[in-house]
Amino acid sequence: MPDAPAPKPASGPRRAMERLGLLRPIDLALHLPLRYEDETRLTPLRQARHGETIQFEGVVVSNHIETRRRRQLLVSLRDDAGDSVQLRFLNFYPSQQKQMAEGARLRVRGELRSGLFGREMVHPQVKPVDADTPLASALTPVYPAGAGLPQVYLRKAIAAALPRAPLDELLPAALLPRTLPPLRQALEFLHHPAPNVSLATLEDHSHPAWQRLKFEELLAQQLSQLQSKALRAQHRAPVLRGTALVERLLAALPFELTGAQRRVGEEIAADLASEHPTHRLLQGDVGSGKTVVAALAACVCIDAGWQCALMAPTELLAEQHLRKLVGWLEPLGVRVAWITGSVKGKKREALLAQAASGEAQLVVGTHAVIEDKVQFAQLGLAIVDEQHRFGVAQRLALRRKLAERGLEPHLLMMSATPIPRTLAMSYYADLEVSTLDELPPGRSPIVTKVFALAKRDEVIERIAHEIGQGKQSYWVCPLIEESEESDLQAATATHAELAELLGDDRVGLLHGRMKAEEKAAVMARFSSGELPLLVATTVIEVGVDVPNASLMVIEHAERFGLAQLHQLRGRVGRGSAASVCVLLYNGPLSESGRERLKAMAETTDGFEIARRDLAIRGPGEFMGHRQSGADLLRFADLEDDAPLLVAARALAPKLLAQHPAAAQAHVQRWLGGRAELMKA
Ligand SMILES: Nc1ncnc2c1ncn2[C@@H]1O[C@H](COP(=O)(O)OP(=O)(O)OP(=O)(O)O)[C@@H](O)[C@H]1O
Repeated sequence: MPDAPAPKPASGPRRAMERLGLLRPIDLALHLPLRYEDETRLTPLRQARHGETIQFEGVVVSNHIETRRRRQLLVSLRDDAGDSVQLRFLNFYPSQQKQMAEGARLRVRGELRSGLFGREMVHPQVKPVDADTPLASALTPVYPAGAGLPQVYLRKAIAAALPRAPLDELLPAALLPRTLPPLRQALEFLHHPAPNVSLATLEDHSHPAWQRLKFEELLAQQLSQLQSKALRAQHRAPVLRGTALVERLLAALPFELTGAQRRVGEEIAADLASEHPTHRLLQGDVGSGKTVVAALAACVCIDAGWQCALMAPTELLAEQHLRKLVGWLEPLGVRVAWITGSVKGKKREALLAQAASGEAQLVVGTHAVIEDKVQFAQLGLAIVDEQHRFGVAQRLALRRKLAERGLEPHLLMMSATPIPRTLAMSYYADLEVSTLDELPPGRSPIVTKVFALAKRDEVIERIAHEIGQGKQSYWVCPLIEESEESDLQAATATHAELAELLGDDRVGLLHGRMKAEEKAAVMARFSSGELPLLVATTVIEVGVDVPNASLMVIEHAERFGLAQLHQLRGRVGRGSAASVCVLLYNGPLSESGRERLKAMAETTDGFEIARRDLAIRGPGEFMGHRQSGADLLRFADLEDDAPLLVAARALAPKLLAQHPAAAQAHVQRWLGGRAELMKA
């Protein structure tokens, strides 16, 4: 018997649909219109932009054939608001000219352009109307589609898929907010809206049908995070309790803790005493004193006889933590080990052995510390700075560290990018969140000034003056990945220029290409006050702490993101001296560039900065690296849909408790394979 013919590979529009991931009926059902074409919508001319295709109605005020350059019919039309446009026809029939006689009322559809003699439309569609001709009403969906996928084809495919898509109601109606329609009805409506619906509510996604869809998605996200938290509650962690070392550290510190530090310290101590692994996010503005809180947590863990690991995303940052922690903890007899990629050979082996035997009580390093090679005798607590870069894979690796003993370490993540409450609620439904909302006393606010690059020489004079007064300054040069080489040259050139002006031995240079020891040596000279000026690339972005530095210049500030500018600026204003941050920009500025610099000039509050950043960029981009949570949201917007998020957050635990099967089916339908990502 001949073989059955192989299925024909998809071609043409079907291929194009597959490329968009539109494979199953449910995929098509969830492929929603970008906008709708409204055959009935009339746009007053004064509201239309050039390049836009519009429909309007007007009365012919003149009509003549021009023959000077080429033969063409020119018809001038005025709309009801008194605005005019010229219609131009290069080929025309005499009957057309008659149809568009002076005084005739026409409905015209075409692209508005800016012509030689003002606004014009070339070869528009024209229909004569009586003032009372009813407009045919229908909203035609316009879908996102790539090349080779005609709208008509896609519309047909979606219409055919809708009845077959599994859209049965999974959620008990009694638990749903009453304003939301059933899911199937909502989707049918979004694909084929009733003609009398307000287009605005459809297009700004505030219509109840849209709300239902966003609610579904937010609920799935909440459920999945709660499930991962519940899973953690089934795991066991070492119970860490200890106060003696904490008390000794507090007695040795040169300052009193702030109220916020004390409160957060207690929250963390309560976590550590739990027999289940806790994941907590410690967020606090730049300079709010997170490191000492981390040190206190480490003390509890070490006092209880367990090891603690502290990890930072870069060596420079890890090194900064190390210096502080060694300064605080070694005098108390704590044994600290330093493990990074640049520690090699015999020394590295010795340190690895100390971690493996338990001799090292605190291990500080980059994220390399949780790589499989570093073994711990008994890791009780992992502290991770800048959690955005601590992804799912790392969390899983951490879990494996103690797996053979059936125990999982506690995890404390620190972030200097505080995020607004609504975002935190959604993003971190699986985490506990502590916030340091108080700065240590005695800080003077930072004054931020924005200048055009033309003022550069004046700024340099100002620096020379500050140096004369015994103050320290940073000069930050941008580093952009695509052209690292040339940016590096810029930093080196700026360094040479300033060194020549101010003295060779007074200006340091710090950039990413330097060896770790070289970087550490320059930092040490700057920290000790020996170097009054440090020219640096963004390697100093996070964690660098030199309280005596009181002036920062950021060159080409327009190239930086808002959160990054705030981080950089946070390197000054850490002592009691009044500090200044100068943002030098090279215009002309883009809209968002101007917004960013304005925000920096107007506020130093990290939460406000985060809010503005969100407004400028939107949450997807804002959260960047984390692979779960908001990145997975297709329909909902965490800021705009905060009320829905609150409702979803309230419903999720009820659903899990009362209807676990429905909850599971819901997560599966919405997240499918992606649910795994969120479990970590
Ligand atoms: N309660 C306090 N009183 C006075 N100074 C404090 C207090 N807590 C911390 N400091 C000091 O404030 C400075 C900033 O602290 P730390 O480096 O921990 O901030 P941070 O929150 O990690 O900031 P960043 O995220 O910007 O690095 C340090 O010099 C630290 O010693």
